[in-house]
Amino acid sequence: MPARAQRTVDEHRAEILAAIPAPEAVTVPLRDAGGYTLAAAARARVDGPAFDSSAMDGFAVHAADAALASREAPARLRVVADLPAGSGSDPALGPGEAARIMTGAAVPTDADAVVPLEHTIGGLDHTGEVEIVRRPALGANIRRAGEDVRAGAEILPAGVRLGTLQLAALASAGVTEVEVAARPRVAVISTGSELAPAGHALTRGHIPESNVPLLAGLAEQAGAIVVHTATVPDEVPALERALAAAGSARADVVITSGGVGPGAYEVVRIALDGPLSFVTVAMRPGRPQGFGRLPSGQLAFGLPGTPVGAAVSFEVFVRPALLALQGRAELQRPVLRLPAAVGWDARSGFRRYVPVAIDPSAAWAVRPAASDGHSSVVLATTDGFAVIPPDTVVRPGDLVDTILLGGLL
Ligand SMILES: Nc1nc2c(c(=O)[nH]1)N[C@H]1C(S)=C(S)[C@@H](COP(=O)(O)OP(=O)(O)OC[C@H]3O[C@@H](n4cnc5c(N)ncnc54)[C@H](O)[C@@H]3O)O[C@H]1N2
Ligand code: MOO
Repeated sequence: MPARAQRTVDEHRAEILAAIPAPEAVTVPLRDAGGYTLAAAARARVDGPAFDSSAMDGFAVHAADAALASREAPARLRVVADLPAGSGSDPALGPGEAARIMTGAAVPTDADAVVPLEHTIGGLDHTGEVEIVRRPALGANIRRAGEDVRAGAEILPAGVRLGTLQLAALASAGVTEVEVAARPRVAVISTGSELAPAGHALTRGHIPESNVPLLAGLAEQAGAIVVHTATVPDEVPALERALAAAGSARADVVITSGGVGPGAYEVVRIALDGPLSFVTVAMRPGRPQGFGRLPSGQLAFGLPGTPVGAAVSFEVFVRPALLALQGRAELQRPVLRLPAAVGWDARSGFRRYVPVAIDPSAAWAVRPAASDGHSSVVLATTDGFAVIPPDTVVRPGDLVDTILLGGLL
């Protein structure tokens, strides 16, 4: 077997990112835009507030009419209009006149202050009069048109993911549709003659398949649409049929798991050597990696089959690529320096990515999620991956770089 190229994590990721094409922009209604990444800056369509609006339930007045008002000597004003929120009317207010007004209603053009209910007596009944017991400052309790944001102002730059808070902010700025990057279409193919997909009986030599739900779910969390999944045995024709089906499903990206090791039945490496380069990355898990472009044009990742290795490989290589395909400004998750709750020996000659549980009630201390880092069930309690430099023994209390996964937040 030819010697394989050795490279660092950063070198491999840089090669992947260099192959990522510019995102394709599409326009979608704001109500459907959750999870998409903005392809262009989103700007306010309207002033916020759109009109001078009342910040209090109370009375819109001429401030001068109540300039001497006090509890001992209230100013007495005639209530000539009633302005619930949503009212379109703009009543004229002569000297000595006030309008009852609710929070969020447009302040009459003639008024220059709103007196809150707490500083008034009466006015809610039908006497037609209200007493002001504290003098309002000029402009009091009026939120001026455009005070928060002006029409045309940038609310969010290109490259930002639209979460719920961002969608609400855009809605409040009158935005009804946004230009976003198309979601990458992803196919996930797991390989291994030992794999029994959910619902299939387990016979000797077979194990439950878990990388399809793992990688498909992670791809969706990274903003992709999963258009095809398959589990195939270690046979080249079966893999080729699955790749053809991924092509028919118009996948942009194909992610395979397994079949990249040095063994005898390494179906992905056998079938795709050439279009993909198979390399060894100085990391554990996730050492063997395949990446390239299939003859049909799709970007393809050949990830190792061990479920923890597949999860780490996705995090380190595939997720940044999927985000780059969406033009995302930030391709990395937050890396926190967190204290180790326990010591552990991470010596291996490679950078280690250790699945860790994080304890938010103990200074966010990290501990390996399981004693055996390769068992897939460690993923059940994994909150992050500690990134441990080569040949490191971690002692209790040491600060370790930890990639924070989404689950705790
Ligand atoms: N002689 C050597 N053997 C191995 C080496 C090596 O350098 N020399 N490297 C090891 C490393 S590191 C890795 S990683 C694996 C890479 O192997 P593959 O990517 O070909 O993975 P498989 O052999 O197909 O599977 C490995 C392991 O994971 C289980 N698996 C695979 N796919 C799934 C799935 N979809 N769901 C659940 N579990 C899965 C599989 O049953 C194996 O136990 O090679 C090492 N060997
Ligand atoms: O690279 Mo393998 O994923 O170390 O276990």
